[in-house]
Amino acid sequence: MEREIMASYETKKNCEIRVFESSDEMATDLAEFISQVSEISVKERGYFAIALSGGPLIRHMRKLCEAPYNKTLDWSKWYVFWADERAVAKNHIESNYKLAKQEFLSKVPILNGHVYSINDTATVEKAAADYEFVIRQLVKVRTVGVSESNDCPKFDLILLNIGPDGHVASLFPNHPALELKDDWVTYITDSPEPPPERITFTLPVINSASNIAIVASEEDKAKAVSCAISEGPGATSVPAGMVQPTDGKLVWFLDEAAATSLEARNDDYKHQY
Ligand SMILES: O=C1O[C@H](COP(=O)(O)O)[C@@H](O)[C@H](O)[C@H]1O
Repeated sequence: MEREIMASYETKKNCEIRVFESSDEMATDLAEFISQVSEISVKERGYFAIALSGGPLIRHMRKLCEAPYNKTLDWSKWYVFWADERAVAKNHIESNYKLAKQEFLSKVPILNGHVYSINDTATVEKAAADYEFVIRQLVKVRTVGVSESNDCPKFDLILLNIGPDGHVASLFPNHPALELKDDWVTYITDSPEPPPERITFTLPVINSASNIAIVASEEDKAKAVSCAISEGPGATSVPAGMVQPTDGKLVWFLDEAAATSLEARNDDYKHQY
């Protein structure tokens, strides 16, 4: 598959940044990346455990629904999870599941029984606890891998967006959920973006993944991207900057607009948090 990466460089350990001239080229490379991780995981473990987010990410995954991937990927080995979900009904316009179902899951032959959506009928507290329980069972049978360093689940791939405020999944700047060390899945009731109630993977789970991709297009993400990638003190208050795989790889997929502030100093920006 031909790839048109404008620039690709490594910053922190195990972190690669790929910048593309357009979001279309970014989507092409993202599909190839996901396909490669899927093939390697199936070959090495027999399964591919992938966690999705909502937002623009699903649109950026669109090329997986096209040739050659729709025919060549071993979809029967895919196990799909969510890095975060909004506490709304599955048919609600704000549901991350609904978006993924409409734009991705309904277009590829992933088995219904391999799609682990978050309970939309329980309270957020119970839904988070139930989701963690389900993941614990799947870790026991190794459908989801396990991290050797901390016993966390080791997803083969976690796909994240970055919000304009630097949030990833439903981990928002300065929120106490960022501090959680022992929980795998937690809930919040005070999201700064609607809806207020959400369920989310915690940082230890995200950072234990074998592969993490953070995908961003458009200029409204540029400052958050720059802040998260910079190694300056500002990065510590940006949730996306706290995504640092313990024993895996992080790849940023950026279009040119989202990468515009990368070279700029971001000392001023950190004061916005
Ligand atoms: O609320 C959410 O939003 C983010 C994406 O933020 P956006 O500002 O790029 O729309 C998404 O990653 C997350 O899964 C979703 O719940």
